[in-house]
Amino acid sequence: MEIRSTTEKDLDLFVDTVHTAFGLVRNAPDEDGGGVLWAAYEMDRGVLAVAPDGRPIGTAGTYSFELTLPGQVVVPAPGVTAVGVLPTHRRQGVLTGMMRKQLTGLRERGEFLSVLLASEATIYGRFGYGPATYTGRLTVQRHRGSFHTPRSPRAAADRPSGSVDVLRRAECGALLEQVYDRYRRTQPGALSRPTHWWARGAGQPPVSRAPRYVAVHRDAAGVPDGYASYALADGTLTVDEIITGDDAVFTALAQFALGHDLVTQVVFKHVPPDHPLRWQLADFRAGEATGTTDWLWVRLLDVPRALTSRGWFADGELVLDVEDPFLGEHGRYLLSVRDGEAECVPTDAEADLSLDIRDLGAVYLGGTLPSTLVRAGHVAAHSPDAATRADALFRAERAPHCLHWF
Ligand SMILES: CC(=O)SCCNC(=O)CCNC(=O)[C@H](O)C(C)(C)COP(=O)(O)OP(=O)(O)OC[C@H]1O[C@@H](n2cnc3c(N)ncnc32)[C@H](O)[C@@H]1OP(=O)(O)O
Repeated sequence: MEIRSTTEKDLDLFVDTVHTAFGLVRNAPDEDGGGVLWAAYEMDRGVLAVAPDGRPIGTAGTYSFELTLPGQVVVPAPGVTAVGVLPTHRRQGVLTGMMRKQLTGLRERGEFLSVLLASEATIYGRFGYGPATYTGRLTVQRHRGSFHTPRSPRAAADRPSGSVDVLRRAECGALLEQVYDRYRRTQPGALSRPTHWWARGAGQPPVSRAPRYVAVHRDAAGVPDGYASYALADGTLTVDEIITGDDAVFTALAQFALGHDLVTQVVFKHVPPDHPLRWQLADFRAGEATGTTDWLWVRLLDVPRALTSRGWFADGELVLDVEDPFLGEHGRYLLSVRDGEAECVPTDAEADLSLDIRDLGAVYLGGTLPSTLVRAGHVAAHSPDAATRADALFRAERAPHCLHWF
């Protein structure tokens, strides 16, 4: 088997192989909607596995995204996608070979992390990825969905004095992209959505051109500062996403969704598990959280660079002993944080925590507590307070969340 990089010339072969691996029938490029997603593939960043007889048997791609780290630090983040091996060639190490080629290639390009969405949670841990953001569905019974008056006078005063307009998805032009771009720079765990994705409609609503209504929130000066994309069918109003960096604007858009007549329930498809919305309802049980699941997985490729790149919210020191079995590496690092900035240097000092690179990926964005992984038996804490100190150190300004689908 040969594993090689792809070029533009491989697009057809690559797309055919991905479709066969996923058991999908490929749309013709000129069919309505067909070809939109694969037109966004970056063929200079793909990997193709080829059998000795010359037939392609496996694929893996990479998009060029940006990821927002804790502290609103925006960094390049290769987004791994289109991973597939033909059903006839599985469990023979094809994916393992492609992952090795891809991860070493990313390192050579100077990347210090990569991200993906996993089709199955059992696949990527062995390659050093850990689940770093979580998402879930919140279903609110509309007739029980009234909001409590905020008990904090400050929150009451912060209520936005803006307005909501309803547009059709097709009328939104660049508005959604602009609002999304402002939001994702403030939200740890968020990914960029490249302009050509919006232009092509590559992705899930509202990036796609699927018919949708969009409630656009504007501030008192008329500047759009949030939107909710939604569809209504059979008495259920389904909100694809609410995008805003402002909690009060989120509340206004959620209230707008819950204010619809002829609707029995509102499904918020994609909210972080700790979202305040449930706490805002007068009846906590009017909202039912279901489908909580991992979303963005993170793989660190350069531990010191990764740790010194993110923002930090507590001072402290930790010695981390990190095993990377897939790349056959081991390092022990002293992480010292002062005033939001970290230093991370090799050390021989005794470790506070011993952990696998996948577990460091899981805690990196602040969405998984180190102590959870200690209690799960995956991370070893070598002193009584090591896990508590690690929890305090790795915390982000808010739970990381990623809404992008790729
Ligand atoms: C980011 C994305 O694109 S996610 C999409 C992933 N793709 C899919 O789900 C499409 C359908 N599935 C496939 O194409 C293939 O089954 C793949 C890509 C998941 C795995 O490819 P393979 O070539 O079979 O993997 P490979 O042989 O290298 O397996 C390596 C190890 O992972 C294990 N493994 C591979 N896939 C799975 C799985 N789905 N569930 C559990 N374990 C798995 C293997 O058992 C093997 O374990 P071992 O080292 O202990 O023997």
